[in-house]
Amino acid sequence: MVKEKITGLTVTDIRFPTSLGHHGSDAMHTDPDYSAAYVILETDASDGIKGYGLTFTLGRGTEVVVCAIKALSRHVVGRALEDIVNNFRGFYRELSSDGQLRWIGPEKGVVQLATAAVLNAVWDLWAKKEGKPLWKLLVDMTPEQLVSCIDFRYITDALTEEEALEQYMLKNGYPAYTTSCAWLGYPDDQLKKLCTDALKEGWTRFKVKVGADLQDDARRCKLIRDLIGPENKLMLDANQRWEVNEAISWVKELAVFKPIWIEEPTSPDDILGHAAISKALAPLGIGVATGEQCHNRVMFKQFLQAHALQYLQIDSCRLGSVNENLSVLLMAKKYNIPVCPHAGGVGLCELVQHLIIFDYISVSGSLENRMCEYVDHLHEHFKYPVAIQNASYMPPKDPGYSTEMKPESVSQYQFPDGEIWQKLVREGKIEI
Ligand SMILES: C[C@H](O)[C@@H](O)[C@@H](O)[C@H](O)C(=O)O
Ligand SMILES: [Mg+2]
Repeated sequence: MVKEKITGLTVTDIRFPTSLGHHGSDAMHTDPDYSAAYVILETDASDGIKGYGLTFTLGRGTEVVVCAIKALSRHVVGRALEDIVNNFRGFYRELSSDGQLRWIGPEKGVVQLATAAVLNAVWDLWAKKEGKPLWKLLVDMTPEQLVSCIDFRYITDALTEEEALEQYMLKNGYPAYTTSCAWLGYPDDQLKKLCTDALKEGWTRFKVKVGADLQDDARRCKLIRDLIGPENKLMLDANQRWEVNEAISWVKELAVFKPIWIEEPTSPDDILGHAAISKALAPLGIGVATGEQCHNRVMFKQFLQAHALQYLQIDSCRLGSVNENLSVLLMAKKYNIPVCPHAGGVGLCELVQHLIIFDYISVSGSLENRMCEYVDHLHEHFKYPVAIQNASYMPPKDPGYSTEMKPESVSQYQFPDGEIWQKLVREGKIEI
């Protein structure tokens, strides 16, 4: 039988003008335009099946990721899906170790984001081919198959292939928290309204952006704590704004509002700094959460080894796709650290729900201290948007990795030629 091949890769720069409404704003990223480098893998299959993948960006720079994806396409185009997935570890290694491109990573930065987008499309294609949502494809794999997707290079001192095989059990659903109410650029009135609405919808866990101004943070935290009451959970996110000691003293000032975690208190690369912050805040019952900017499994390994985080935030589009995320989920299990994924952005909720549902069913088997981020933006552009009920992610049922965008959204928001951007330029609202 002739094997079906991947015959082409197209990549599009898609941007949403979210900065106009301050959506997504935090203490470091004050004007994000939520964007994606969006990959489509064409095949010669008779049913015309395609794979869709993306990585998340903040506007400018998406064109650089697009370039990196084009540079990686030589590893994918012309290959049979069957050959790729039968040796997924080898294929992962091939992408991450391209003898020339590796120099501008390795396994980090733009090249890693590009790897995520390409591999996310491959996983979508595979799940569609099997007629299953991605989480089910993962759950149905034997432990040996799963582990064969992981590149253990550089993490065998923390987790070996043999250990990974012991970590499977079965269960099931997924609690979410919301970040949508309290972006840094939102005025108090907007914050109050969004928070009141969210409480009515059943949300019980809320994240607030902090880090630009202590007085302002205290006011916003008080406002939210008063609204949500003492029982609901509050998380803080500083998006890398502080020095290590500054983080400790700043968070101590906010401790009266009883947050359970401080997210990204300092440089995302400062493992020992995070360890120091963790140690100083532990007596206050505040943990450190990080991961959205953690660029590969080796970094996560060291965060775990150094007791530098208490909540681990995987990201579906920053690590090397499902393959690398699997290794991180298994390490988190071994170190007994709850995984609370980063989501939001463009499509991050759609993708990461598959990984966390799989984590619950097959790896952690626990919901204790666990929840997945939810942000209420841009879902309408996806063909299979997330379904939230009672502040929980309902497991997706459609085949694939929920990565596919609506063709009309792709054409309207394409940067810079899409209708939306051209209109903003005509109206003098932005300059390109
Ligand atoms: C620029 C972005 O909106 C970030 O602020 C966002 O990803 C955030 O850190 C989060 O945790 O959701
Ligand atoms: Mg964050």
